[in-house]
Amino acid sequence: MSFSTLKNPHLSEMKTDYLYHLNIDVTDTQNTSDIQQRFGDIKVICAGGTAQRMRDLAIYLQPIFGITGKPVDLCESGHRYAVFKVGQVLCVSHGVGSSTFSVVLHELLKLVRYAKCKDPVFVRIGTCGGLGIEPGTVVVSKDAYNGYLENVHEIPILGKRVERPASFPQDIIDDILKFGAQSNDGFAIISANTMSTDCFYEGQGRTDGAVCEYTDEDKMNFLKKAYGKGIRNIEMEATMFSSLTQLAGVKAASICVALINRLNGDQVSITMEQKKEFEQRPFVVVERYIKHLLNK
Ligand SMILES: O=P(O)(O)O[C@H]1O[C@H](CO)[C@@H](O)[C@H]1O
Ligand SMILES: O=c1cc[nH]c(=O)[nH]1
Repeated sequence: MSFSTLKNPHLSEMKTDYLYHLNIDVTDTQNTSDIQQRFGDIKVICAGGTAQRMRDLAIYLQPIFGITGKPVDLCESGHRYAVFKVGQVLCVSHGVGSSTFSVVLHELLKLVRYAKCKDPVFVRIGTCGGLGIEPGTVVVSKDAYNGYLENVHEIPILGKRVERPASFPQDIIDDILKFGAQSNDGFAIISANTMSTDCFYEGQGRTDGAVCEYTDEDKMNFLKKAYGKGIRNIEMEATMFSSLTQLAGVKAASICVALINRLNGDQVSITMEQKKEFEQRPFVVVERYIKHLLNK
């Protein structure tokens, strides 16, 4: 695969490239054999908010590859994101929101190109607020809506508002539901639209932030409008994630577990044990999906 697939003509003119936030130096963009050796076998890149969750996921996936031991953070020296390689899977933390995720996503997209990975799939493994669904439900995102309830990713570029399509490929959604879910899992898994916001509080219509200038009624009207657009979960990355991966020509999916039902309240008040159990649910789904990909 060449860099032309990345839709950035400037890259082919760069002799070296420093993936700053990962602290990975590409010393010769024409000869990336060292990067290929380290990362060329990667088939799936899992990304999620916290380093701890991504470490737990790496440990959870180890048996697929017959690996044991403590996962090593390959990018610890970058002091930003945690990156664990387990067999053909990379587990990467991305922080809270599209701005932190987009930084590491740009660098990961370049990394898989330099490494000449074959058809890598990017999967976000996250948490979310649910909309009219039971807490603990796992949502595989379809169309991603921004905080204006528009099915686009809006981003200022060179002083202009740029809008990009924000949907996840249906074939990957179908495969995740077909191979990742089992009827005896003890939790529901659905495919639905997702709203992504840049703010956890006002952006998601909460009334429990430090500032709030609307009424409970305004909030409920907004949430119901979102529900009417087929939105069943709210998080903070899906619009950016779906649009950037689509533009970069790679397949992607978002699998998130709902921590609360936002039609019933704003505070995430589940216990840490419950949260840990919920966070494992997307692990169960993605592990089976990864096995399916590896057996293809
Ligand atoms: O659980 P993670 O992956 O961090 O994702 C969700 O949780 C964060 C907010 O608490 C946001 O990043 C949101 O998208
Ligand atoms: O309500 C929620 C819960 C988790 N993550 C979010 O972005 N919103």
